[in-house]
Amino acid sequence: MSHALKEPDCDVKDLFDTLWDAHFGSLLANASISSNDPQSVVFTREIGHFLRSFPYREMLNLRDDVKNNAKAVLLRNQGNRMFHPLVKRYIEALKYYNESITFSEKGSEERALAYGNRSTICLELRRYEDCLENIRLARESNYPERLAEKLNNRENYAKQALEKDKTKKKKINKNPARRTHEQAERQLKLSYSAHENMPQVANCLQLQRNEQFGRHVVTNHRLNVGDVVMIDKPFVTVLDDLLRYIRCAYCYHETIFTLIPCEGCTLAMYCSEDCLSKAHQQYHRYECAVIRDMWRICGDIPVIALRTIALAIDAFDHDLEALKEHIECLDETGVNTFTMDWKTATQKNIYDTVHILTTNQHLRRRKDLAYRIFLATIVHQLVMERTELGAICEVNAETKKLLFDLMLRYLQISQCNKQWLCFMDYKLEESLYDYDGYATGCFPLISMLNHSCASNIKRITMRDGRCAVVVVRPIAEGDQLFNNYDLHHLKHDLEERQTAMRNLYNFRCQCEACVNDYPPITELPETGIPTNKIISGYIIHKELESHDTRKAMKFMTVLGACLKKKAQKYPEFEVCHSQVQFERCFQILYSYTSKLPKFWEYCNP
Ligand SMILES: C[S@@+](CC[C@H](N)C(=O)[O-])C[C@H]1O[C@@H](n2cnc3c(N)ncnc32)[C@H](O)[C@@H]1O
Repeated sequence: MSHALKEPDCDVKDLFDTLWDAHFGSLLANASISSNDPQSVVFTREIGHFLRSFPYREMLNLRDDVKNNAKAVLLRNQGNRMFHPLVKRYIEALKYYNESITFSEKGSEERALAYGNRSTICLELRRYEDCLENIRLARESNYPERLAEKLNNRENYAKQALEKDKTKKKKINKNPARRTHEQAERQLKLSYSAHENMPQVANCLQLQRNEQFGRHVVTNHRLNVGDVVMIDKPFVTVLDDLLRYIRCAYCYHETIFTLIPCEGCTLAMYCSEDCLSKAHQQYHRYECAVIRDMWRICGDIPVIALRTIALAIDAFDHDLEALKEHIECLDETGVNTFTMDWKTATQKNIYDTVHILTTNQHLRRRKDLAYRIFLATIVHQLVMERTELGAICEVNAETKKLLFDLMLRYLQISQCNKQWLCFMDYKLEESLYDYDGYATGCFPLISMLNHSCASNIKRITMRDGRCAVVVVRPIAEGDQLFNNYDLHHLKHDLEERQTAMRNLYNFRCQCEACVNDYPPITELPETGIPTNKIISGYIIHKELESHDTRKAMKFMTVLGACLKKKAQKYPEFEVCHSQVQFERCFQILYSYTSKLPKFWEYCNP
């Protein structure tokens, strides 16, 4: 996404690396570590001490996020350029208008004009109800009297068009319930009976633990390609920053035409007052003043970490003392995601299952741990300075320490456990729909799955944001289910995968693809045997590009059968290729597909 006013890059990792070479490396090497003063405590003390007199705020360009009408005007003008009849890039224009709305002050003419311009685009794209909503918002924000006639004319036009539209729709759509019904039919369900205590997990799955894998999930009977064995709901998620002016920051619906802004920051937009108020109540009140800086300096990891803290505070009715007591008394070894009764679980119980996810702190190298502490110190300080948590902690040093400890812990948990939530987005460069992330987050149950570069399951994000675990390679009785941490041998080479697993997840990958050095898909030799006697894999690939759900349904069966029959031949080209297409069928059928490309009928992409 292009932004009119791009901010300078100021990466906290770059700053840390410079400081490590110049300062921390030798300082922390010489620091004395003891059983009373373990490494993390000593590093926290030394880094905290150093940062007290170091101008990191200036170096990272940290600053309050404030509304700015002048910037709102510049952004609106950028939108107008996209709206020009010779350009007609209306979706781009909408993004600029939305950004303009977030920067404008409440009740300002700048905001009213951006809403007014958004109503014009809605008219062009035949979104008459949205047009009227924008007109209402523009008036509510003191739309200037001198332009009122324009708005009135637009309103009359939209009302008449809406009436005509309704009559037309009544004639054409005799059975409006049919489409909704078809979609409802297309819901993923578990392929086996569920555990008594876990309605979202097939009862053949068990949680085990060993030296090599830590906690991991195995099956007590053979699983077939296409089986759905887990449907998990995330505890915490954050909207991808690139979609902040396209989707609601709370429910994530693609509501580009009618987003309304948070009045505290220039980043969060919502589809309704209801979502705005729920987000604010549950977590945004603790992140609003810092979220823009966090995204700028470090991406999603600190945002997920702070939101986890906020949701924990919310689970304890915003009583920090109660949260502190709970954590102090919590027997972490007693929390087991697989034995907990999910039917009666409260938010507090679910929070516990996230709190005990792996941090890998003991496996981190000195520099890595020092970096996490450096980041936690900066984010914690910002939260203390800018949010209501600062005032609470001022009178209670122990709560302040608790928040630092949680920040450090969740920064590490987010790193090792975060997963993408995905949708089908249209890629102009490739002229086809492809799977892309709209949010990241942590799942209590899916986090129990380990990685393989030749994984045997695929996570499919459902339209409601839950994730289904679908078997894509047969799994024998007693074998482990392996997820893929976005580094598959079909796309990434051995060196790249090994480095990423070591640096991001702190383990040496010894999966079959790494041990046997499986090649990427582009280098796999074709054997010439078609996936199916009648339809070759290549034709299926081409057909699925149409994104037609009926075709996806048909090919899913064909490909599933092929994958079952030829599993032993993995990683031959036909099998790998069929697996990719099989996964694509699920994505087409069960994940959300962006609605924005359908407007290209009226404008340029
Ligand atoms: C999402 S967690 C998976 C569950 C984890 N084993 C646990 O005990 O909580 C990710 C972490 O599990 C470990 N892990 C994942 N895949 C692994 C593998 N193939 N071999 C060894 N450890 C692995 C790494 O420590 C990684 O950071």
